[in-house]
Amino acid sequence: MSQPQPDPAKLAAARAAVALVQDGMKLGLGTGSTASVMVRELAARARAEGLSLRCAATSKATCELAESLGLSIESLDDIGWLDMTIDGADEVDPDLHLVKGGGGAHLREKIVAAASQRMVVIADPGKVVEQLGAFPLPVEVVQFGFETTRTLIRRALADLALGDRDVLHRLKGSDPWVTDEGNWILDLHLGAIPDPVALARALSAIPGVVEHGLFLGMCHLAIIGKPDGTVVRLDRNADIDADMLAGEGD
Ligand SMILES: O=C[C@H](O)[C@H](O)[C@H](O)COP(=O)(O)O
Repeated sequence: MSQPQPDPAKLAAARAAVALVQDGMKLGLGTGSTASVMVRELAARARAEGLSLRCAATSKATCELAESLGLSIESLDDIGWLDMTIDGADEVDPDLHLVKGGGGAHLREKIVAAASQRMVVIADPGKVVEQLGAFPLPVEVVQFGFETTRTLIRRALADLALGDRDVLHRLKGSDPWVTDEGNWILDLHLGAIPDPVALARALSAIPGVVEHGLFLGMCHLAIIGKPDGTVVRLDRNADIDADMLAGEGD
């Protein structure tokens, strides 16, 4: 069955990232709609050029897609240190801090990114923000003591003057949404995250929290695809063009 045409902005970003791949590389493959476009581009290039690649996937979905396209997926531990991970994001700020996990894959994504020499993020202009937090922050939590963990998260938010925000249990239909690691997700509707470092520290200190979707200091390069097929490369602390900001560049 033929695939629908990918979004041109996502395709442009994906192609620019895949152009960074060299024969023999060990790669981390991200998750989500943008990462899926990248996996298709990568598979096509690997096939056309006979590239020898070793890949680790950040989700079962990415693993299945990559294998269906002929890419060979190995466990992260079998490959070891990766040269580069290419992944999407839900938000990218001027420091290249990220919110990730809209698809619930941020735990494996963070482990894979941490095992990579470089993390390259690919996104469309709608993901570029001045301040993180408009996108609900995903927090993966263990099922045991779920309500206790939610209460502790609410207390931590109140301590950071982020009280009275919705902390919603992510559902699939009427059932809890279950991650690849068998955990549940809380989505924190914060509106704005004035101090991502303080929030990350507070969330990580809560016992039932497995991992939150703040990726701080992990992304080395963001490639923002534009609808006209061009890309903008953002390094840390680069001035972000006003047109790039969420809602204005779509
Ligand atoms: O859990 C999902 C991942 O963090 C995705 O990379 C992120 O949600 C962006 O996904 P998309 O490219 O579909 O917007």
